[in-house]
Amino acid sequence: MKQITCIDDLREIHQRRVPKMFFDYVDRGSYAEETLRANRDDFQDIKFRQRILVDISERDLSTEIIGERAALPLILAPVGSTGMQYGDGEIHACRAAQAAGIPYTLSTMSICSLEDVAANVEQPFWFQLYVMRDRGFVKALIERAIAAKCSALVLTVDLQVIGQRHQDIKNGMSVPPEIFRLKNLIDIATKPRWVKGILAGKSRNFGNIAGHLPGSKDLGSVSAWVASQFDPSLNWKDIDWIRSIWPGKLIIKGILDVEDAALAVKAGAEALVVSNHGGRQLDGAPSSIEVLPDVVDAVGDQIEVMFDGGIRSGQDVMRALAMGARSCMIGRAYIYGLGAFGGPGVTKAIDIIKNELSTTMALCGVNSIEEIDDHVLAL
Ligand SMILES: Cc1cc2nc3c(=O)[nH]c(=O)nc-3n(C[C@H](O)[C@H](O)[C@H](O)COP(=O)(O)O)c2cc1C
Ligand SMILES: CCCCCCC(=O)C(=O)O
Repeated sequence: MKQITCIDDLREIHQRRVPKMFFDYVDRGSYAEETLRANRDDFQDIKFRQRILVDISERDLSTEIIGERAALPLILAPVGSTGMQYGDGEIHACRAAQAAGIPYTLSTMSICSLEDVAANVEQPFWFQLYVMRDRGFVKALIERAIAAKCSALVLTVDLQVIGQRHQDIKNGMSVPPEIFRLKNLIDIATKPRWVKGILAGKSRNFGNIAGHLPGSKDLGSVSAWVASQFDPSLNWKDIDWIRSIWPGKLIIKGILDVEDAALAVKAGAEALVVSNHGGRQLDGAPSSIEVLPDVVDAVGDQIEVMFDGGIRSGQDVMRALAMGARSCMIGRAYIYGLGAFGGPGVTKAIDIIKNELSTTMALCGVNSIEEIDDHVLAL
């Protein structure tokens, strides 16, 4: 892996090794992909102040994330179907995160179930919740997360309906995926390493939501399935209901608006994630980094502000921290590593970002995460 020096290198190998329908599912965004592009482009407008002759020999990248020590201000974001990128992908990703000393978030839409992951990793992980129409099922899902000793619940609030991803429709990325379509079969036949990995994995279907999936003869579009299963009536009052079942830390993911940020504070969440779902939902929404400073100004110290969207480097993490985030989630950056090399690829992605962050801190004359604020920016 010596030749792999940046996240883009991992992306390139992921693209070569994983069938197109699954690579595109990760890589692409909704509709015209304006927000997907803005997430990346807007980072590039944020410039650093280079500082010199500061003793930066003792840099410490560790920090606290919702009251727990973490080796880095980084979290692996929930990513549905991770186990289709690489066999047992969720277990490999969770192990890599724990070895690196950072939290891992398991999606409701994971391939490996809560129980599978819990049985195969050493430490607690976070669980991301989608609220489905069947509230009895949602209650049971939260109870399973409690039984699996999950240490935080990440409630995703920006996907009551799904933003259309044109490429997924063209590729037959339905629920379940149309792998037996001729074009997909031919593509899969050229990816033997991927097939071997998937066949070696424990699960090949969404492990948390058995009983809520269509039969294999009943292929539906992702949007039709989401419309049939996800609860469009979800609203702020439901937070109390979730709180009545979940006793632990609650993180609200998918905030882009200052009024919603204030409501998340009122709802008593421990943290919120400024996120536009990686440009996969409301196309035309601002980039996450554009709205971050306003959200931070609006909530002050009343709630911990996390950030995601477009992070592909340690420089991007530094920019988000400088604009007020306390920690950052990464989605595609670690999935590219997973698709390319399995668990070691996730470790590589984390290491790349860590080393870039460390060097960026040094060149900005900063020794600790707590020191990072807008003084490192050339405003
Ligand atoms: C393939 C894929 C699947 C995702 N699935 C979920 C999910 O199941 N739940 C969720 O809350 N967010 C999901 N997200 C959004 C991520 O958690 C995160 O917000 C986003 O990836 C951040 O943008 P980035 O990929 O540019 O880092 C998904 C993102 C991707 C790329
Ligand atoms: C295959 C069903 C996808 C549900 C949503 C998963 C997600 O959050 C995303 O793709 O983004």
